[in-house]
This record gives sequence, structure tokens and C-alpha cells, in this order.
Amino acid sequence: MDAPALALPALAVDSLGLQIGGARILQDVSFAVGAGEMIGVIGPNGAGKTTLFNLISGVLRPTQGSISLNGREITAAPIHRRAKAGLGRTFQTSNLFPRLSVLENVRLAAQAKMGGSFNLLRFPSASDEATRIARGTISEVGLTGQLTTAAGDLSHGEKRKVEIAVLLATNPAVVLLDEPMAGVASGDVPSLSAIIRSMHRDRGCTVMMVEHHMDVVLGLVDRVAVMHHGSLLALDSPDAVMADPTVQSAYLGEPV
Ligand SMILES: Nc1ncnc2c1ncn2[C@@H]1O[C@H](COP(=O)(O)OP(=O)(O)OP(=O)(O)O)[C@@H](O)[C@H]1O
Repeated sequence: MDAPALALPALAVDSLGLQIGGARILQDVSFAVGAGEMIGVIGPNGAGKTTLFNLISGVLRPTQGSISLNGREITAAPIHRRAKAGLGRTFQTSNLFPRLSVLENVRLAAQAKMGGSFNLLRFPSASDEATRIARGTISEVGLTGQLTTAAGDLSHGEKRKVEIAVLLATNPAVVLLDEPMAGVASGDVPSLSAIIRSMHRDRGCTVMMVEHHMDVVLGLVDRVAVMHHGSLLALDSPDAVMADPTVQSAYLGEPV
């Protein structure tokens, strides 16, 4: 009998590095994320977390190492090809069009994924496919009541939810969330956490999430990656990471 085929990791980076001038921003980072896994990325300010996401999503090119998505190397692929291959990301700061409505913002993402043109002047018809997808993902994030609200008029937490609806409208397999709770009022944290959990459990997305809210990270993820000075210090279960003395001294500053 043949041995079962080993599942390819959804995302793998090997010896990834970025040097700018004399500065080593990221050095020799290697890990693999299994399909359907959720990984939290933590580390002090300047540890290299966003740089790692910028390299994976194609905003920056590495000076060393490789990146693959579902077994296919994407190290030199342009951003749009990575998106087409199923990679999606959110950013630390909002990238919504503030004067467009919630529906228009999300619809544009659905339309872009479908290969349609960006026609901002055409009022979305209730029946077209992009509108149907947009309404669905807006409903998933609980904002159906705000369809016609301008994105700029939303609260911080609602903007974060619309950004997730935008991401989901592109139907990504692997998502990178860069501080999804940043600036969000504490009252909005549980509903945002539930949306991220559902993205993972119900949609089956593979998720990597940079987040400073430790309680959120530890409650959601399968494994935690700890970055420090541009290196990967640890990648393990939340319990093992919290108990790791190297992590405690590097990240938490003192034993917990
Ligand atoms: N283009 C660049 N040129 C020079 N230095 C850079 C560049 N991009 C990032 N850095 C530096 O690399 C380091 C890592 O930055 P990065 O934003 O990845 O950290 P981070 O872990 O995401 O931090 P934070 O938690 O504050 O968002 C920082 O010291 C930053 O100043």
C-alpha cells in the first residue's frame, strides 16, 4: 500500500531575510503553516512582524530565502499574482475609501477578484454577482445595517470589520491580518474575535495574525510565532510559548 501523501503546507518560508543597506531587518526566518491552521505572531515593536507580512504579501522583496504558497514558490511573484493564488491581507492602517459606502468598498474588492473593471460611477445593481458576494461578506461581519453608510463615518471597530469583509470578498485561502484589533474599542474586541474565529473555522482559511492583545491571540490561535530583533525566536503552542524562558525574558521582560 502506498504511504499517504504528506499535505503541503499552506504557507512556507525558508531562510527568509531582508537587508536594507547595512541593516538586517529580518534574518533567516523559516517556518511552515499547515492548511487551516491559525498562527499568532507576537513580538516587541520593531521585531519585524510587519516586515514579515510585507515579504509574504509581496510589498517587499526578500534579499535572501524563499516563500511558497501551497507548494508553489511565490518569492518573486507580484502582489496581484499572490492574491490570485489565494493570499489576502489586511493592513495596520485602514485602506478603505472613506467616501464610498460599505457596500461600494466591499463590492470593489469582489469585482477586482472577478476580473471586472473598477467602474466607480456605475451604481451597483442589486442583482449582479459582485454585489451578491459583497452583501454576503458584509452580513458575515454583522454590518448589513450599515450597507449605505460611508466608510469614513464608521467607528474604528466597524472599519476593521469592513476591512475583513473586503478581504473575504476576494475568497482568500491564506490570510495575513496585521493588528486587526489596533485602535478598536474594547467593546468591539469580542465581536471581531468571533469574526476571525469564524473565518478560520467556518471558511477554513489559514490565518496568520499579528496582534498585541495577548489574551486575544492566546485564545484564538493554534500556535504562536515569537519574533525578536528580526528573527523567529519560537513557534509553538500558546502554553509552550508562554512557558518558554527565552520568550519570557525577550518579549515579556519577566517570568509570568
Ligand atoms: N524600509 C525600511 N528601511 C529601514 N528600516 C526599516 C524598513 N522597514 C522596517 N524597518 C525597520 O525594521 C524593523 C522592523 O520593523 P517592523 O515594522 O517589521 O516591526 P514590527 O514588529 O511590525 O513592529 P510594530 O509592532 O511596531 O508594528 C524596525 O526597526 C523598522 O524601523
